[in-house]
Amino acid sequence: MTWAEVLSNRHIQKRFWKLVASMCKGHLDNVRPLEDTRVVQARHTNKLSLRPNKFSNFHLSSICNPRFYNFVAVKLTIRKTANMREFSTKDSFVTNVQPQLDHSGHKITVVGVGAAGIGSAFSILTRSVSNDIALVDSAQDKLEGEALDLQHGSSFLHNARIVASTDYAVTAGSRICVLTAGARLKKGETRFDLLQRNVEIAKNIIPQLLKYSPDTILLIVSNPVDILTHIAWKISGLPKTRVIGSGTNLDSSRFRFLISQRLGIGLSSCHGWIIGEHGDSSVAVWSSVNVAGVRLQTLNPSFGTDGDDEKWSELHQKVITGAYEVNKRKGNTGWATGLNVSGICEGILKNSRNVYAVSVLVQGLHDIKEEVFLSLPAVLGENGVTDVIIQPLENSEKAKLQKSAQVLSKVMKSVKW
Ligand SMILES: NC(=O)C1=CN([C@@H]2O[C@H](COP(=O)(O)OP(=O)(O)OC[C@H]3O[C@@H](n4cnc5c(N)ncnc54)[C@H](O)[C@@H]3O)[C@@H](O)[C@H]2O)C=CC1
Ligand SMILES: CC(=O)C(=O)O
Repeated sequence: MTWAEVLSNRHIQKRFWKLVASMCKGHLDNVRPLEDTRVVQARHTNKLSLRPNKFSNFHLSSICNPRFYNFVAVKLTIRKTANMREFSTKDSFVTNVQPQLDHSGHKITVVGVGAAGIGSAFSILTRSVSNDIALVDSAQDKLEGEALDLQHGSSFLHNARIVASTDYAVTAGSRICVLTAGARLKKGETRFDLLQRNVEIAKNIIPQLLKYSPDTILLIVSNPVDILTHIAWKISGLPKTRVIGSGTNLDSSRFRFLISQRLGIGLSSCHGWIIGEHGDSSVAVWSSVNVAGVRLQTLNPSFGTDGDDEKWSELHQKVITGAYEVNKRKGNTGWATGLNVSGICEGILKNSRNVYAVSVLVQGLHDIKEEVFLSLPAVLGENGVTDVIIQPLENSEKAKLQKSAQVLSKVMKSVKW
């Protein structure tokens, strides 16, 4: 078929120029066939492609597939105009039909790519909590290394989008911002020893996060987590329901693990809660420890007390020292922390309304008078904390919880912020 025959056929003409016009829209002011246009190829496709030629003009190859004719390919030259962008391989097969959105709607920022932060990012990605992650750290090389390492593995994930920068602009549009930046526990230190250093860091980071994600939910992990959550709430001006500390959710996991080990029953069937401070004054709610609704305390009235021959109370002691023991051996608790963070994020992003032991403002609950953040079981949804569960605590448990609140209130009063 000659070029003249091709162009004289109205069916082909209509289809061809429609394709040319849609492809060249906004880029070309003149599209015309050259005299020497000829059949170049026959393929089973009707895709259009633009390719630069050596004369910096652009050749348009089109394969028309009219119903009543053989496959015909034509080639023509298009004059380049001033506003024409450079054509790339991408342009030869991708046709943009509207601007892309930058935000996925489930973006999570993790600030701090130390053990806790990168453990969180890894867990969020591998558990498919979100595939849209922004990482920030002040240590540029470490940040770039961690980001590249994750990006290189992302073909094993589900279309992960991992961005990283020391510039907080990269965090824009985050549904959740996780704060794990700061000093970590060294041998012999308690979480309170990190206080003033981490307060300074949080003061610097939180306004930058809010600048780019004003409606975000802040999930504080850096220690001492209850105090930093309180400070984050004050600095951010966010509603109390949108500032959450990871709290004793990890302690509760440690507790359940230990109960499960001791009973030889699967962890997800062993229920137990640690509430109060994420630290030395935490409270084990022995009265509600149960398996299949069987409260262990009804079988052993001294369960969890100092007078218990079976010494179940040692489990709580192991929870308190758990982080110190792991830190002593490997310097961080990154995996457990990461799994904990991803679980909490999942509850929020998926609007699960599951219950987590997280640090929330508890003034007025369980007769706590002080304005403090500490952990109670709380229902999480996509707008943050929706409900707090008031467990029917025994008097001794309630007294310990109130003591924990006093400890935190005293520390809070000592903070310079
Ligand atoms: N609440 C919890 O359950 C847990 C809390 N943590 C706490 O999380 C924090 C981090 O712990 P790790 O990751 O083990 O420590 P790490 O030392 O491995 O990482 C800390 C990261 O923060 C970065 N950083 C420091 N200042 C920064 C700033 N101004 N801006 C941005 N990035 C900054 C550092 O460059 C480093 O990459 C500690 O405070 C630790 O105690 C850790 C595990 C569990
Ligand atoms: C470090 C810390 O707070 C934890 O692993 O519990």
